[in-house]
Amino acid sequence: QSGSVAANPEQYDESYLCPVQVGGQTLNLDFDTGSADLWVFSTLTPASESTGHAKYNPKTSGKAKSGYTWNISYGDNSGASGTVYADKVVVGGVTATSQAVEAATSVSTQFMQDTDNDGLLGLAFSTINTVQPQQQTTFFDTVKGTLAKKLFTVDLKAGTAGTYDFGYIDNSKYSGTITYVPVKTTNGFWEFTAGAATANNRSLGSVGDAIADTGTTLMYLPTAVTSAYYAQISGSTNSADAGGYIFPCDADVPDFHIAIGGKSFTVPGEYINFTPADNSGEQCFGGIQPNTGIGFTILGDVFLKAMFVVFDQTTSAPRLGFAAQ
Ligand SMILES: O=C(Nc1ccc(Cl)cn1)C(=O)N1CCCC1
Repeated sequence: QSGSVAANPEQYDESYLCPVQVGGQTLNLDFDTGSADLWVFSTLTPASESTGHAKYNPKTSGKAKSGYTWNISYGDNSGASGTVYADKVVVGGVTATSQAVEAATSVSTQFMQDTDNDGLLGLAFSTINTVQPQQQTTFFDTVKGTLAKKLFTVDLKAGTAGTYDFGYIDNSKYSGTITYVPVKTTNGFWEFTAGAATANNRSLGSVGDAIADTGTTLMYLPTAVTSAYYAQISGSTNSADAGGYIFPCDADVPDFHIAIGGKSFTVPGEYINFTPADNSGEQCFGGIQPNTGIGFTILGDVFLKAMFVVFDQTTSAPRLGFAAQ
């Protein structure tokens, strides 16, 4: 089988939500290549934490996995926890007849407040799934044996709907050729080595170990690369108050170029002029921030929305394919 689902941007492209049928109920989920749990708001989630969200009701067709629990936390210190059911999950026509559906019994305030978000669908490697006592597979791992090709592609866009495709590559969605790089799976991420970064034809240094993460909004780069980038924007400053680099919204924000697999890819400066940093709209928050405390580079949505990316498990050695949109 194969299929395609829309990825609808939230305000400021903060995250992208995709309609998914869970036990016959449609929920809008945040597809996240940086985690491996499929969890949903549910009838088990306290009403005080779930008003405004679509909820999964396991009563209709869910089979409880007795004694199974899950508990996840993300890089932004949001998180959720709960219990586990097996149920039918359909994404863009691709059907998992018995998928582990993690029903939330508790969610953090960030999830409580984003009423457009009804849960997450993890697309990292199942080795980092949090279900105990028995780890569960991601939707992709559950269905990959039934897909025409064991791969999915990500085509996020700035300010408009993109797509996640499963089982095939749509050659109309990218320009030029796809450059493939090997993936290191030991941390459970789609992890690879990126190369030189430049802006305004000046070297910013090497990016190095990086993950392709649709669940993270921004790009978190090595501190040396980040400071070299902002040195090119007059009036930029790393503001503890704002929580990162900000600059005048009318500044000239240079394009960011990154080498992957020996090819150069461009993130337009306008994607890096991310959001107003305050109510006056005078200062804007940067789409590139330092990866302090993370230990690797995260290439999140600001990067991905300039790219067409193939998450490929067609062979025993997973790989990532990158092309310009
Ligand atoms: O928080 C995340 N990433 C993240 C955020 C900040 C920093 Cl420094 C690093 N990573 C993330 O992937 N998610 C997924 C769903 C909700 C948030």
